[in-house]
This record gives sequence, C-alpha cells and structure tokens, in this order.
Amino acid sequence: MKIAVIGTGYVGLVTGTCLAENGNDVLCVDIDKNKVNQMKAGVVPIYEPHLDVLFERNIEAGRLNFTTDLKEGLDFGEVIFLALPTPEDEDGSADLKYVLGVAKEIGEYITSYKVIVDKSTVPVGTADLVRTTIEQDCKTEFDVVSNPEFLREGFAVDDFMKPERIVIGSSSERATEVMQRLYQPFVRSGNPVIIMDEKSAELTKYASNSFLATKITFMNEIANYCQKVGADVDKVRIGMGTDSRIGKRFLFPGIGYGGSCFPKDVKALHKSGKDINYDFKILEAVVEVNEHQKTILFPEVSSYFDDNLEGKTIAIWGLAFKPETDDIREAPALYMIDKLLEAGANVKAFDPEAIENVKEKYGDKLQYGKDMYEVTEGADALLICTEWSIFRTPNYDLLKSNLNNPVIFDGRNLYPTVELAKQGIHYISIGRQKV
Ligand SMILES: NC(=O)C1=CN([C@@H]2O[C@H](COP(=O)(O)OP(=O)(O)OC[C@H]3O[C@@H](n4cnc5c(N)ncnc54)[C@H](O)[C@@H]3O)[C@@H](O)[C@H]2O)C=CC1
Ligand SMILES: O=C(O)[C@H]1O[C@H](OP(=O)(O)OP(=O)(O)OC[C@H]2O[C@@H](n3ccc(=O)[nH]c3=O)[C@H](O)[C@@H]2O)[C@H](O)[C@@H](O)[C@@H]1O
Repeated sequence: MKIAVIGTGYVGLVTGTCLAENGNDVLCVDIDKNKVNQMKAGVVPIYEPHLDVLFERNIEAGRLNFTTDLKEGLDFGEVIFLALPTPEDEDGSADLKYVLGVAKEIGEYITSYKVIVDKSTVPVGTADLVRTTIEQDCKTEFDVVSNPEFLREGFAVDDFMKPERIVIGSSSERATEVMQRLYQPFVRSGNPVIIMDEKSAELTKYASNSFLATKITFMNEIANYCQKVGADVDKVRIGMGTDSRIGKRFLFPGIGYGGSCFPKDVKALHKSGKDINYDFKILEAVVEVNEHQKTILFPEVSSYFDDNLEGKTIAIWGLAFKPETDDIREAPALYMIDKLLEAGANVKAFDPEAIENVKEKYGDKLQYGKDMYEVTEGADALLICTEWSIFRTPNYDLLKSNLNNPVIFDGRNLYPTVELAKQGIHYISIGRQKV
C-alpha cells in the first residue's frame, strides 16, 4: 500500500519505518527541514532502540522516503497517517492546532479517495472535527479513522511490530477494510484488531494512559506511606503484583511519572470532562500527587547538607524521563536540576542518551560527564533519577573513592538496602527505610 505519514517524531517515524518494513511504500512528511535533511542523509533523528536497522534497510530498498512537501505526501498516499503533536494547551486541554491545521490543507489538496488516520492522541470528537475541517474545502471522497497508538518510547519498534492490540475507530466499511488489510501482517500472532466507533477509540487511548498513570500514582502514595510507617514498598509491590488481577507491571514507585504523554494526557482527559461538567476526581488527584512526588527527594538532599547546598556538587545519573530514550520531556530529573541550581549547587550530569537534549536546555549551567563515574569524581553526593541498566550494578568501591561523602539519593529504588548498608553507603530511596 502507499502510505503518507505526516509528522516524523517518536510515533510518526516508527509508524512509517515499521509499515515500510512490512512491504508498504511510505513517504514521511515533516515541516522541520533540518530533520528531513537529516533523514534523507540516512540519519535517525531520535534515539530509539532497533529503529536504525529498519530505517537503513527500508531506505536502501526504496520503500521509505522523506519530504517537507505536504502536497507531495497527500498525492502519494492512499492512507494518510497524522502523527502530529497534541501538546498541552494553557488550560490543560490538548492543543489541536497541528492536527486541524494539516486537516485544513488536506481538504484543499486531495483529489482522490483517501483514508485519513488520526494516530495522534486526541480528545473525543476530534475525528468529527477533522472530518468537518476537511469537508470545508474538499471536492472528493475521504474517510477519517481513529487509530490511537500505544507504543512506549524505548520499546517503540517492538511495540509497533508486535502490538498487543490495534484499535480502529471507524464508521466506514471501506476505510475499516483498508485498515484491516494494512495491519494484517502485524497481528499474525493472534493479537486482536479491535474495531469500534471513533469516539470510543479516542477515549480508549486516554483511558489507557490515565489508568496507567493512576496505577503508578497509587503506588507512589503507598510508597510515601511505607516510609512513614516503616514498611518496605518493594516487598508490598511484590506481594500485590503476584495477584493476577493487579499484575506486576507499572507498580514501581519513583519520583513521579514524566514523559511527553502521561502528564499531558491525564490533564487533557480531566479538562475534557470539565468542559461538559463532568468532574474526574481521580484524575485531579493523580495530577496533584504526581506533582508532589517530583518534589519529595529534594528536601532529603537539602537536609543531608543542613539545608545549605551553596557550592556543593551533586552528581546526577539519568536525565531522560525513563531509560532507553533520549526524551527529556517532563523528566523528573529536570525538576531536581532546577531545585539544585536554585539552591546554589553545582550539578554534574550523566545520561547514556539524553545529554544533548539537556545541553540544549541548560547549556553551560551544568557540567556533563562522558561516563557515569566521571561525574562522581569529587562530587558531594550522587542522585539517581532514571533507572538505566548500566546504573544497576555499580562499582561501589570506585563510587566511594570518587564521592566526597558516601551518599546516594535514589529516585528509582535501584539497589537493595541491605547491600548498601553492607557497603557503608548512606542511602535514601523511595518508600523504603533510610540506610
Ligand atoms: N511519544 C510517544 O511515545 C507517543 C506519542 N503519542 C501521541 O502521538 C502524537 C505525536 O507524538 P510524538 O511522535 O511524540 O511527537 P513529536 O513531537 O516527537 O513529533 C511530532 C513531529 O511532527 C512534526 N510536525 C509538526 N507540525 C507539522 C506539520 N504541520 N506538518 C508536518 N509535520 C509537522 C514535528 O516537526 C515533529 O517532527 C501525540 O499526539 C502523542 O500524544 C502516542 C503514543 C506514544
Ligand atoms: O501515549 C504515549 O505516549 C505512551 O505513554 C506511555 O509510554 P511512555 O511514556 O513511553 O513510557 P512508560 O514506560 O509508560 O513510562 C511513563 C512514565 O511512568 C514512569 N513509570 C512507569 C512505570 C512504573 O512502574 N513506574 C513509573 O514511575 C516512567 O518512569 C515514566 O516517567 C504508555 O506506556 C504507552 O502505552 C503510550 O503509548
């Protein structure tokens, strides 16, 4: 099939590349000229494991191409995927200006039947809005389908190639048939393609993300309570997670969820309820608790230094909002960096993939390390914000000789408290007793 993907971010580029990998001809369109030039030169503009191999292979095979020309993309594709940003607007709602802006142009340009697929995360009713926007200028037949994306950054290729489910919201038989044909190779393992109406599909996405954010937030509250009553959240987590109705995943407490989606999607669902006088009380609490969770570790760091961080050097391991990505959108590490700088501390930061993005934001306000131990040399404490695998089994002797004080503040509970006690390291983590 001939596919155009509009927007080549984490979702669009993975979608385009994986569709090409299954034999489709894909033209990716992006408004960002630099990005398109980079991709034309064979460079993947984001860090996403395994994407580079598929990317190169499909460019070489001539199935994956790039342009900045939207009209060229619309002429080319029978199916047009919209993988455009839907960032948080000032009032918490999803800003639809990118999606509706492109929809307007689609109406002006298309001259034959197209299936327009909304892959961006958009509020209930957006498929209708896209349809009416296109209709204003359109002289040909088209259908609008909602096809929310459930991939995770860091596992995006795997999630796209072997999805647990594909949700298609469509009221058109013709478009549904096209989408089923397109996705058939991705569900050969038997995972379902679930067909429903557009509104239900749109809400399935928000409900899924909000539920997962709620699950994490619930555990963060349990962790905070554990700390107060002397229980250990890791034990509680394992005890709970073995109940298959609860499940083991997404029960890991920390210093709050971040990323480009949970924070904005929970707020957007809450706001869309508010717009129709429905008060999502749970979601309001989730937002509030998560904001608080980001703040819980800083006072520990501060009080260790008698609330005087002026001139102290803090090493940070992990800057991305989670491991296996270079994405720092709403990363809890950024909150910690801001607070440390505000208190007059020097920050030496290391992350396996996200340093370039952090440099863009902070420039020379921070020092950056080439490896995880370099930043600990002469630092007064180590702070962990992201659970990259390489941090999991550190050389404790080297750490102790590098750090001025043997102290670790761990926002991700990487180490067994017993081990750290044995090592003689002062260790503060989340929902567990201090060592
Ligand atoms: N990042 C993720 O893991 C997931 C994101 N989503 C949703 O997918 C959507 C896209 O998210 P990301 O890929 O993370 O966004 P992104 O910000 O990484 O990428 C968006 C791309 O669209 C381009 N763009 C903006 N305006 C354009 C225009 N008029 N024409 C062509 N290109 C344009 C930008 O230059 C950028 O390359 C959002 O609605 C998000 O909520 C859904 C599932 C997972
Ligand atoms: O809509 C989206 O963008 C995507 O959002 C999330 O994916 P992602 O943001 O890439 O990452 P997650 O692995 O879900 O983690 C999100 C945040 O929650 C935190 N988290 C996750 C799991 C956990 O147990 N505890 C916890 O604090 C992570 O550290 C991270 O900050 C969802 O998992 C995807 O299904 C969805 O498609």
